[in-house]
Amino acid sequence: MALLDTIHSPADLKQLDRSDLPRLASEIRAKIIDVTSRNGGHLASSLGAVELTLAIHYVFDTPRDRLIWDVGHQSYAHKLVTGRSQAFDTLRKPGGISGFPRITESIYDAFSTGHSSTSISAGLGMAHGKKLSGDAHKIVAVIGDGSMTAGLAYEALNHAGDSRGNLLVILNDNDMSISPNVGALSSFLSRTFSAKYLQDLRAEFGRFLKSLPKIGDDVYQLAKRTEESFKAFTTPGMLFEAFNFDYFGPINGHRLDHLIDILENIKTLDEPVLLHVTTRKGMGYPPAEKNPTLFHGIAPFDIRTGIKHPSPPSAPAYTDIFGQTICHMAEENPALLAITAAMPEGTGLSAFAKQYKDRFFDVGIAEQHAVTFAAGLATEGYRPVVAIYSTFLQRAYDQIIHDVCLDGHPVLFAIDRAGFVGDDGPTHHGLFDMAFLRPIPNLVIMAPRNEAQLVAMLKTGIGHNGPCAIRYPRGAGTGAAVNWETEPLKIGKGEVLRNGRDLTLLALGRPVQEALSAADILAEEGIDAAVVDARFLKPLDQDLLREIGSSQKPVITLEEGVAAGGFGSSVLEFFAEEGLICPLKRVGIPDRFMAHGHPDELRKACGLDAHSIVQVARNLLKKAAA
Ligand SMILES: Cc1ncc(C[n+]2csc(CCOP(=O)(O)OP(=O)(O)O)c2C)c(N)n1
Ligand SMILES: CC(=O)[C@@H](O)[C@H](O)COP(=O)(O)O
Ligand SMILES: [Mg+2]
Repeated sequence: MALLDTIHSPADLKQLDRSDLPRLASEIRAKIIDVTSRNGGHLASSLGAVELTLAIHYVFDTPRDRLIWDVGHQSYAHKLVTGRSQAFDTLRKPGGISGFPRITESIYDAFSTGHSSTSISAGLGMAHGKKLSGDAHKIVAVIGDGSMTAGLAYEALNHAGDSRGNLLVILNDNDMSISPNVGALSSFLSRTFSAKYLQDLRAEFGRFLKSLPKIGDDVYQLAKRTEESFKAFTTPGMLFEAFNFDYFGPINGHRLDHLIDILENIKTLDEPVLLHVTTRKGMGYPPAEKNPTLFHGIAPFDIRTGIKHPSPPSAPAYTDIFGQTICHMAEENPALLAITAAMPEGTGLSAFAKQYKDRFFDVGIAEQHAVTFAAGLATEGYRPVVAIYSTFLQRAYDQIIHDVCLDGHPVLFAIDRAGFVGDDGPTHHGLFDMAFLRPIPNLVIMAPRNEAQLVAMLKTGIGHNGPCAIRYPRGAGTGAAVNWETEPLKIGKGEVLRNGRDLTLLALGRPVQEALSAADILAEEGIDAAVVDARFLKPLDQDLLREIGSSQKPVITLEEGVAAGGFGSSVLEFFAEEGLICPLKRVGIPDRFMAHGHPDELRKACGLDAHSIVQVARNLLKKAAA
């Protein structure tokens, strides 16, 4: 019988002899590889954290001791040993278990995650909460080296060191973010513990002390006795000790016996402790070890070869068209720069990074900094393009308002993954950007209906002397022919794609395609629907809206974003202010968080597919006629 089948909770894990744990670790790896090969998922990070997971659950009293996984994409082993091994086959499947820790999924998921660098803040909050209620249980926050590049992590360290929270932070250092980790911290972490020069330096220093006449040997002995402080001075401990943390490590995060020993030793320390653990991303599956970036978040693949299953032929992704377009534009415009917050591949900037090394900036997981950094570049006459997923841009709201838009700096926000993203679920769907960007003065906001229009919008954005945002979805475009010579759009002008006497489907971005299909279906029923591509969320095409509103025909607005405060709301506001009265129905995302699932299914659930739109149209017409 497989050992994993006997583990229904960490209590079962604790029954095992330590010598059985490596076998359990390899069974867990096999299970993770098997399921992600079928369902897709965050494989490399989860494989790297298997021993760490077992050691933590072996030593600590979870769920009374709280365990928080930063980002949470490495939590698959944790799910397997906390009662979810039967359900694990449903990982990221509609209705199945989430790819991230969810408080609602298990009592062992102490905090829901998905966005990075929240674990120390949340852990410190729990530590203080427990202290206030006289509960001596421990808080363990596991955070990766990539996630340690975000300012939020340091705000929490700063507070923890000062307020002496009873918190153990485990730094899971694999020298990788999704791509190789960047920044001074990353080189500091890897340089200090691996460099031979430090050892040489110490030996040389020892020889120097010994050579001092008379006192040398004594001083050398003293220096040896204070080896620990010497180490602390020359290892990453220096950084964390400055934050008032007790620092231990670095230790090999795949050596279960060492991990368990050290966790046993430090678990009783009633103060902020940082344990530095080094691991290998993709550990135990050679293709993932070799290419951890590819296997960070992977689509279904063949386990034997490690090659992704061929996906059905499709049009190029919006992301690819974005990447190619800014390379084209950069040729002609030396002021164009590109910025990513730790997602060069995901945002399609890899080619730009290679071609324009000096004009490309990966700032690490630091969305707030990315935006203000762009504002700084813009003041020097540059045209920064900040490519950030919709969901992660939420982090940088104040920077967009205060640092970019207030003074109208010409920063172009390329907002990828706008709309449903699918399997990552509610932490990652990009559904809020329209509602949160729309109230910001000076900002032009566009959404293309296809990839050809994305090119035109990028040209429009770069040509505009002010801040601009373009939101576009995850995945394949429509196959529309892309023309690099296309002209920029006239700002604030929509486009009538189809005239119709009975009602107007007024859409923005991807839903325009569904509106066109819906109009075809309605035409078969003798209903003549106009289809209008608004193109701009801001400024709205007021002339066109006046025309639509004064016709008094029913209007259906369509957007892949929250309905509250989004595109449809902006049309309603305009009609109300102009005194235009017509039956209007907004179709967008309702006022609840949307689970993970296939984007087409999620769209259907929100009424954003052609057939649902047809139904809304029929109802609206019926109501208008009554
Ligand atoms: C705020 C935010 N920005 C970007 C991401 C995308 N992202 C997810 S995991 C990851 C890399 C994290 O690296 P690390 O913490 O070192 O974990 P590892 O994958 O190496 O285990 C990134 C950039 C995110 N989840 N949250
Ligand atoms: C965990 C995380 O935040 C990223 O790995 C994210 O899942 C990437 O999403 P894409 O697959 O859309 O690039
Ligand atoms: Mg890492």
